[in-house]
Amino acid sequence: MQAIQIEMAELSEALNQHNIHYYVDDSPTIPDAEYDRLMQRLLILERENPQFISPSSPSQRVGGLALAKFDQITHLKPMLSLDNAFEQADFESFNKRITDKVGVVEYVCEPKLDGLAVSITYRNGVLERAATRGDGAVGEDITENVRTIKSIPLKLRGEGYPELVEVRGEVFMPKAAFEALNQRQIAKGDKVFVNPRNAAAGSLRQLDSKITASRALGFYAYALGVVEGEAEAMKASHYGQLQQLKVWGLPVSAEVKVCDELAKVYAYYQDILNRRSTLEYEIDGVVIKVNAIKQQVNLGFVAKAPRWAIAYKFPAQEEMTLLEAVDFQVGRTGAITPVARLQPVFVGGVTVSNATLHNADEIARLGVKVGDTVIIRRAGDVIPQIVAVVLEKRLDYACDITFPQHCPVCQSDVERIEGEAVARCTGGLFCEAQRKEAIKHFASRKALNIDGMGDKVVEQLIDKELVKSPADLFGLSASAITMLDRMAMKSATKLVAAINDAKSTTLARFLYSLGIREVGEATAANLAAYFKTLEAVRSASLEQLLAVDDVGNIVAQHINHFFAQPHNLEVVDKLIESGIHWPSIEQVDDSELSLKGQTWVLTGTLNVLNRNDAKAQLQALGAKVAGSVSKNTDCLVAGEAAGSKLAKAQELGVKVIDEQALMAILQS
Ligand SMILES: NC(=O)c1ccc[n+]([C@@H]2O[C@H](COP(=O)([O-])OP(=O)(O)OC[C@H]3O[C@@H](n4cnc5c(N)ncnc54)[C@H](O)[C@@H]3O)[C@@H](O)[C@H]2O)c1
Ligand SMILES: [Zn+2]
Repeated sequence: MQAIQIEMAELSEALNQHNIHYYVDDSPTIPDAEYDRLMQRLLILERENPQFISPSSPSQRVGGLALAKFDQITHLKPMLSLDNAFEQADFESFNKRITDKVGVVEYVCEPKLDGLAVSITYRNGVLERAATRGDGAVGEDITENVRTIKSIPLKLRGEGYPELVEVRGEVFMPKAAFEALNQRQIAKGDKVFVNPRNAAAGSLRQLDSKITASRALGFYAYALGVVEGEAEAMKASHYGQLQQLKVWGLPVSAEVKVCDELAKVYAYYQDILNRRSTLEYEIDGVVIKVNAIKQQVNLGFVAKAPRWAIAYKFPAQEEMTLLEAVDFQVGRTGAITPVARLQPVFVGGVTVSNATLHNADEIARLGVKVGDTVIIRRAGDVIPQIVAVVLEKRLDYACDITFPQHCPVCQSDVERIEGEAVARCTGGLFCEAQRKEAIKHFASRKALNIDGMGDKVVEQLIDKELVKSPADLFGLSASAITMLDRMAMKSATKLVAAINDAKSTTLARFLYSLGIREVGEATAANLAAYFKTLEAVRSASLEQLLAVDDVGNIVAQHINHFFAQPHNLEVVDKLIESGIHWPSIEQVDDSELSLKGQTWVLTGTLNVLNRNDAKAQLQALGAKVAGSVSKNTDCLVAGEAAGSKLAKAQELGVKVIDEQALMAILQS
């Protein structure tokens, strides 16, 4: 075999394989643009070497197959494919072939809906059966599924319909329904559809029509198959046929237009391309058809497509490219987002070289590795997405994507709390990426409430590098502040005064102002009431934090991680040094406490006080209350029926008092 012949055989083999993925499994593995390139290459080789064309070449046959799990339906008239035009020159040669053969023509332009073709047979006006295109001759019986599509009439409207009519059209999934379906699939942990076409095909080709019924599918009719007892008006033009279908109650796209000059065809193409992203459904081009049926008949067919129609495709919205690396970006609230660095690729009208991978869950869902070939989708203004990995192109050296342990901006620890998708930098007060948000929050009304320190001011202070952390606010001079827009000396002086005033606050506000994740006002107030001092909150263990009202496992971890970052603590220390203060929550002047430094133990039954109250009151006097007696115990309070602890105290010579003596001490 010659090299050319081998290449042709390989291309055919690959395309046939992709046809199975696409038409049979509803799960293509390469983007359409790549499929189209392979097909174009094969077509060129076949044109140059017609002697090698195989009858089983994918260029000669409609690409589907009727699956055996469905009953089969033989179309009364074959369902064909369409020839493609990718640029204006392709359309021009199509137009020339036509006018050379039949003279001047009028075209009908229609959106090329990106769904799948179905044929619906109405007998005496009643929906009898419906089929997929299959291999063009035989399709799959999907009658029950088609009946669930609300816009398809079960009975034709009006009168004068033929005894038998095959209506051809496209079943599609509107964009909004596609997004909603994928959200539901993610929530259920089910497979996500790559694009609305696959979702439509997967939803229609179901053995259980209840599943189809649950998927919002749409339908537009665009052609007729066999018609028995044809209405006279329908013989003349394609456009007339569509109008007739509309009269019978079938939905026909409102975008269908007759264009009697080439300029109008181009204008139509451009106009609908401009509006592509605002349409409710996905389209991948414009179908241009000769309007007069007589001319259509005259032109006839080639192997798998009519000569009188062409699909003038839009630029691809899906392309494939190489994922070269993954960087991690830190957002303004500390969320760490993996960003794919791509070999630049032209898709959806722009060159794309980055795409977000969202989070670790998304990476796991895609199963993507660095070095992989991936499919990028950019539809309309939506940010580019990686929708799939082209596994057949995976290289041996593709490697797993690992999340950093430390923030790439500030080196603080990265936390990922179980059950949360997002990983975060814990250096909230210090991290450069989080600076603006941290300071805005710090100065906000419910936090330190610095009058006049609005978002705009904070942004300028940071942009001009006058401030790097909340602590720097307290070192600002009025003259420095005059460097900001619209800040004269008078307002600058006022702002400095407001900053000074803010130093006098409450522990609750201060805790809230630190911007610890999920520590809102209420939680901050609970923390303050429980721990009473900043030191106690700072050094609280997870268990101690969990004892606070309203503090669950996740919040406790956020607090713990926050105070574990030396950088955060530095800022907190500086804030306190700068003079931030608050009234003590209980007047506890340590040095004057009568029991400071002593260790007490309680045992036996107390009659007046209960054990917890006694413990709390002893602690309020500075004592530590321990659970067992040792040589370090200063005093044992022995209530009624005291046992082993009393014996131990006596043995060690520890001082022992009764409840009455305790009361005397507490009340003194
Ligand atoms: N990614 C893959 O692996 C893969 C595999 C096979 C096919 N494909 C894609 O499918 C294309 C080939 O598919 P095809 O043979 O179904 O042809 P096609 O999609 O290029 O054109 C024919 C189809 O267009 C549809 N259509 C939409 N609006 C229409 C209208 N107004 N009038 C008439 N028809 C309309 C019909 O379903 C019809 O069957 C390829 O170009 C490729 O993009 C991709
Ligand atoms: Zn950081």
